Amino acid sequence: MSWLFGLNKGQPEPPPGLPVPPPPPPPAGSSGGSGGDKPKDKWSNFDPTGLERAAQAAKELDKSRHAKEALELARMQEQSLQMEHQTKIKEYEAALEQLKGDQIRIQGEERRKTLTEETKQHQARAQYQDKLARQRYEDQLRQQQVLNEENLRKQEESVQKQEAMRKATIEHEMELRHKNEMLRVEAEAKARGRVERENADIIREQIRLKAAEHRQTVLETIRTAGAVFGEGFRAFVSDWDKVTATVAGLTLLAVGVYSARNATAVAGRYIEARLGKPSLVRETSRITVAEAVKHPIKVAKRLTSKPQDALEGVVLSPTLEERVRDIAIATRNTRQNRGLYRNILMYGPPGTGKTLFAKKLAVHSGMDYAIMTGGDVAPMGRDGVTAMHKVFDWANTSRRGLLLFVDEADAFLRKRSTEKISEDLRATLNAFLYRTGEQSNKFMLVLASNQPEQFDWAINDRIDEIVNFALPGPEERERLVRLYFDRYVLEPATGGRQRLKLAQFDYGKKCSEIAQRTEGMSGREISKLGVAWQAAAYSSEDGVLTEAMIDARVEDAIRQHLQKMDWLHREEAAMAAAQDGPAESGAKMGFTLPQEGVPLAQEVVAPALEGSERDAGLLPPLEAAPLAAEGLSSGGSPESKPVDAVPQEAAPLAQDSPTLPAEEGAGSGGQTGTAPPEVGELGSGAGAEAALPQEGEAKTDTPLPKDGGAESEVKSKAEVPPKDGTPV
Ligand SMILES: Nc1ncnc2c1ncn2[C@@H]1O[C@H](COP(=O)(O)OP(=O)(O)OP(=O)(O)O)[C@@H](O)[C@H]1O
Repeated sequence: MSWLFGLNKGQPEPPPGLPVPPPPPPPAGSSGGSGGDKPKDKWSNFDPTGLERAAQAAKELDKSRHAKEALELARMQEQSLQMEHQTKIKEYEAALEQLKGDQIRIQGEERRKTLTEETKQHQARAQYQDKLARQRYEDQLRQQQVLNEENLRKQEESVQKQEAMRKATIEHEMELRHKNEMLRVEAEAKARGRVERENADIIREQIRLKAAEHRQTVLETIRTAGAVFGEGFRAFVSDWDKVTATVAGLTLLAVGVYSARNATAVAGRYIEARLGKPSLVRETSRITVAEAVKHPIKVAKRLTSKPQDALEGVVLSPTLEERVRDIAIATRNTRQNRGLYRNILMYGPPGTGKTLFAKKLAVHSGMDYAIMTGGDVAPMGRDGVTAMHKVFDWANTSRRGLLLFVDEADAFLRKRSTEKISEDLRATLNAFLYRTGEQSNKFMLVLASNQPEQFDWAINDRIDEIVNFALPGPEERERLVRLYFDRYVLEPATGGRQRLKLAQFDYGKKCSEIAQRTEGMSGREISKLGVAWQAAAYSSEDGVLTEAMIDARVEDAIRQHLQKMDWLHREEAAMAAAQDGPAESGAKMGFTLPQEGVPLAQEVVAPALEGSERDAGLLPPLEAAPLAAEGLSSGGSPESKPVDAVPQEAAPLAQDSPTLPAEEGAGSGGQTGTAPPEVGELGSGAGAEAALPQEGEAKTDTPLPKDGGAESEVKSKAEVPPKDGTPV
């Protein structure tokens, strides 16, 4: 009904059927201002026009036929208004409640802050009190300490006083005692002197009696012994049988002692020769008594072991492999047929497998082996001769045949004509030559050297085969790398018992790559590389060998190898400077560095020399090319083309002198195809370029290929020691 009184201006319009009352005119009092000057009572603002309009509207409503609906509508509007008011009231109440809650929370916050503040203050107070208590306690302690020190000082003073008193007392006591002692000794001495003076006569008489009695006893003893011995001797001399028996007995005793001593010495020497290892022999597979006692199982195993492949674990170039296999087979057959062994010279750079092959050769052929090193001979001085004889005596007692391997043979088998060699060494060398003059069916001589050109000519003469162990080529290097990778890395890694593990990468490819990079390295260097990989794995934290670790070791090895090569080149240069001949200095090393192009003077040397050329692929195997029959074996090889240029006259010359194989080759010299050299003049056969010096030392200026090694052979064979008187 409010719209009737003009209160709800914003309310919806009244229903359309109802007449809209005109707006009431403003009250008279209110026109022209609020009339605010006058005092207003409670009803001063009341607008009666509203009532009038209401009455008017009520009347009209009564008359209207929609009066009922209008009333209903008005009632409903009133209800919705009331509900809105209710809602607002509720909202106000909710806001009130929230305000109360906020207030409570703020109060709680305030209380907590207050509490925290109080706690802090309490703590500060407690700390301060604690600090005060500590200070108090420290003060007390300090006072206590001062008191204690004072007490201690007093105690020490009192102890010192007591000590001083005791000391004084003891000193006084000692003094008194000393005085008493002195008095007593004085009294005793006086008394003893008086007694002795009184008894002097009696004592003198006693001494005299004792001496007389002793003299009497001694005289009696001598007399009795003389009588007894005299009687015995007289009886012995007068009895001829007894004299004869005594003399015979003594003689027999002397003979027995003498012969026993000599027999013992002879037996000792015999046992030593058969069983004991000579001092010059460093290592042997022969079983000594001591070893049999010490390691019976090992010895039994060795006795029952079967011969192995001669080249097992030895990596060589195919040509060399074929050659050494031939040697191994020949040696084995020689042993089985009790034939005469052939002597072998193996030369080449260090670590190329000479010793390794020699051992394998002995094991393969079923022979015993003994390794001695040339360096041990010189220090023996004049005992060298005896030691050398001992070695050969011992070698001759071997039932299985002995392969006597002399490592670094050039150390003592050098030219006797040089002045550097001592008298003792020369005598030892002579003993060696004496014992090796004949071919033996008891022992086989295998010499190894890095500088074979230093050998005495007579040694060269005793050699039947010369084998050059060159540095491994790319393929051999790859085989070596694979062999040692397998042995030192793969086997321990797959064996599972060791700590070593291997990271994942392409092993084959890595081995090939390493083989490429390790150019110029020897077999020993490559085997050491394998050991280095293993060590790297063991020293790593997890025991895993990675590709990077392998590469690092390879880098290291290459660097070290280059360093060694650098030293070697410097040494060569120094030698060349000293000898004023660069080519010669190269030849001295026996494994001289590459020099291009010029063909080998194979024709200079004998069949014994062919070994190296064959190793280098220059000549066919020895057996395939009997020199004397074919004149010049070197002619068969493709690389030995220059031999074609050898004059045909050389062949008959070679055939003419079958007993001098070395000279045959020499005779076949004349590489340039000029005049044929005369038979027997080795010097002239040493190649056209290698004009011999007056002393008979062939000097070749011809640069030779590195791997051939023939350069050194040319030199060694061409070196005819003029003073030796060796027939050439
Ligand atoms: N051709 C190879 N095949 C396999 N292993 C090799 C070969 N050459 C060298 N080695 C390895 O190097 C090691 C040393 O080799 P070896 O003692 O035979 O050399 P060497 O030629 O006698 O050297 P040196 O002249 O210094 O005495 C061998 O034990 C082996 O592990």
